Amino acid sequence: MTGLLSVNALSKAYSSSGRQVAALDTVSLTIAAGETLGLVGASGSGKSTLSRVLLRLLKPDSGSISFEGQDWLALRGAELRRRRARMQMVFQDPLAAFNPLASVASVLDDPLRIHAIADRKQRPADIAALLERVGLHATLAPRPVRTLSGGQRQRVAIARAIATRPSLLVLDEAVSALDVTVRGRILELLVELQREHGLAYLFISHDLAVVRAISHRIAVMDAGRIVEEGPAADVVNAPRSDAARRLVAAVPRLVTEPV
Ligand SMILES: Nc1ncnc2c1ncn2[C@@H]1O[C@H](COP(=O)(O)OP(=O)(O)OP(=O)(O)O)[C@@H](O)[C@H]1O
Repeated sequence: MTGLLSVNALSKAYSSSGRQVAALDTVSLTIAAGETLGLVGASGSGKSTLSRVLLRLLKPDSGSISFEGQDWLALRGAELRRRRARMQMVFQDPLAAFNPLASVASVLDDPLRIHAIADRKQRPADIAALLERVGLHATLAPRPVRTLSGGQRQRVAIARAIATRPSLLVLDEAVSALDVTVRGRILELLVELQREHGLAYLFISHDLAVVRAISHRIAVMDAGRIVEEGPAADVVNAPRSDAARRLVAAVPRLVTEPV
């Protein structure tokens, strides 16, 4: 595995009613090609701020990001738009991320058109192939997104994210709103896509059990800092930081046996 993403000493403070909140405090991490880094932390620990900075939706106060060998924070204009195809995002609530009245086909058509992946004639076939790839029937294409189930919507969101042939997906609480069975199937789909396309994931969640199921390594965030990082099994079985111990304790199935 080679280095894909390298985040170095990223800091970001918000000022809120005259007070400074350090949402990110010298955060550093790396992700190799084809690897899943789980990022876990309690509410307010800074996970979403980190994902928004990575996606270039929010400017950090300091620090640097190297992605695919480029100074990611220095990219501007057309070059940034072009390179953005390679790092895509999947949010918790796909309805908030795209127009709920839009059809499945138009949600998938946008990235293919904007990033000039396929011409107008080719796009319906590409859309059908994307739907099939995420386990949805092509007959769903004309349906408004809001008429789909939560699991189907999240599959559409994943199809949209992979449409631009990215090397990294940032998944922010991407399965948190789904029931347990649907969640398991979406995790299986993500693992399959990773195997097939060598995708890397930054998998962000407050739920350590879910993160454990999919991650090669886990980083633990607390109050804007990465307080622990290591192979997934080590972080879950032998947590070293208070924050990781609290998260493990919140997952009784992982640490206790039935009596
Ligand atoms: N726009 C903002 N203005 C002021 N403070 C903010 C803003 N966004 C986030 N914060 C604060 O920054 C800190 C980190 O928030 P962030 O949303 O990144 O955490 P999180 O780990 O993603 O939490 P959650 O899991 O609840 O989404 C929190 O203290 C939060 O209150």
